[in-house]
Amino acid sequence: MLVTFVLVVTAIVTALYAYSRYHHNYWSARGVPTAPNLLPFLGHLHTQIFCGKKARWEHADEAYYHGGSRLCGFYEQFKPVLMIGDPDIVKAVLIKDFDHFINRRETKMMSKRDKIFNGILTVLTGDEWKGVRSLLSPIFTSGKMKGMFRLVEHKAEELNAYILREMKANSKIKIRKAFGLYSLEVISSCAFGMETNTLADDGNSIFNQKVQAMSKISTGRLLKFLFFMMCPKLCQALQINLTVPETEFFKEVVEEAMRSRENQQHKRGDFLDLMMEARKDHNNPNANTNKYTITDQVVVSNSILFILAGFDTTANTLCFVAHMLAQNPEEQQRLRQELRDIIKDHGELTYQSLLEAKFLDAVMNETLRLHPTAIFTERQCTKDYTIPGTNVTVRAKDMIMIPTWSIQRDEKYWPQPTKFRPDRFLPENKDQIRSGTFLPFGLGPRNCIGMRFALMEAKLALAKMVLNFELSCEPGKEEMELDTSIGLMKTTEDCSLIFTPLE
Ligand code: HEM
Repeated sequence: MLVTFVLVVTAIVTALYAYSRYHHNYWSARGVPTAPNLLPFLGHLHTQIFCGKKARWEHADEAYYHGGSRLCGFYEQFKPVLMIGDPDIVKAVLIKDFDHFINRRETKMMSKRDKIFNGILTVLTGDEWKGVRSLLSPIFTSGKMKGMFRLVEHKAEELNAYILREMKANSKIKIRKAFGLYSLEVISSCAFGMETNTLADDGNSIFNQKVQAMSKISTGRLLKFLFFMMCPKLCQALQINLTVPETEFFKEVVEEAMRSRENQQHKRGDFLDLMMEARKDHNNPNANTNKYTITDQVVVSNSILFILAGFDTTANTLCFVAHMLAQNPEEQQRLRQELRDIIKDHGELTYQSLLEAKFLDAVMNETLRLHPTAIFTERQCTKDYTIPGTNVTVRAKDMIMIPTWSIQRDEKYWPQPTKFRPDRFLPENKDQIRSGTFLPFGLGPRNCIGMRFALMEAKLALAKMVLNFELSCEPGKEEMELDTSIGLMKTTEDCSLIFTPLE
């Protein structure tokens, strides 16, 4: 009896192992090296989700160099994922042959509770994505950003006032908290038209609490997401949803704001106004050439998306840039001087002068090179595609992963890659940057739609801060500590800098 049992178990384990080996042969059969740390059944999921002692970007970096920084194969359980590190191939996938790679990972859910989640731009696919993106793009033009400049500037001034208040107790400021509150206040004002007073009430607003809860990646949510990645069909059959209860709160906020603005003459010029205007245009049959229209549902979904996509990313980028300047006092002084000169010439900071501040732009870019909050960019292949210059064909549904962090720190493209050297982004040096190697906002038609807004928001806060304070590191804490858990690249919660007011 026991012998039979052992034999049956052994046969089952052997068969399962052979099944796993067969599927994990996909890349080697195509001559592509397989990334290290492959596990039977799981593939490389553990290196992306439960990363252990190493950060996700360190696991990715290992694979990047393992593949000779060109191609390297991963498996999410049995799903093939191809890492592409070569800048020419990156450009082919993201720009030239975009029609093969229009989608990101499939995350559309079947549950009715995920209706809002399913309508956000990041999740949409194919023609529906194209239609909604083309409706939303005009909201982010340079002209529209200029219209929002004073709204954002006002919040940057409130950030300075917050820092001054905090300094009364301690000159050591917790920057993640400060920039998180700022970025939330900006996005709630610009997306929902809501004055949350988050900075004034030290983050106690209900709005802040709901956003924190909505963007928190708890173990429960992580497991749900993992389950979704491993068994999407089963999740759909079981109607498992990814929507968090806080979504309902934001839905009501947007719907209420829309109702109250319906007949208002005065316009704030924020995202909600702009989306409502676009909705009106698309209700006019004479103006409508796009078969996708901006419905109330699109407005609600994408207002919530702007919070999700724009809150942590901008706050984290501000933490990184403030830290870089605190570590590099000469660069900080150069930036201060450039800003003082602008104010001498123009009398104040304007949208145009902020755009033209070359060193400010270089400082932001160099920070985004060293610390891209999104360490990968992903695409899903929609029709079979042969990678240019190789015999490797990826099939429809295979995933492509572009290792932004590794490419932006590769010595081949960036001399002294770990050094903070803003000069490399000055106009006179820009032609030395190889195209396809700088991707903090992605690249091509599906890049970050909020890039202009994010840069305006971050540059304004930084400019006001550097004009008013000297930023320095706490002695012994010159190195920035990074949070290596799942999600975006960020500093640890208690990351602080010393602020000294300038005369
Ligand atoms: C420093 C701040 C930010 C960074 C570093 C950042 C980065 C990114 C990256 C890397 C992507 C993926 C691009 C790709 O796949 O090629 C993305 C997409 C996106 N971002 Fe941002 N982002 C930032 C701020 C914002 C803000 C403020 C908003 C909105 C107001 C926003 C809205 C979006 C949206 C909607 C997408 C999806 C675009 C689509 O699928 O068509 N982002 N972002």
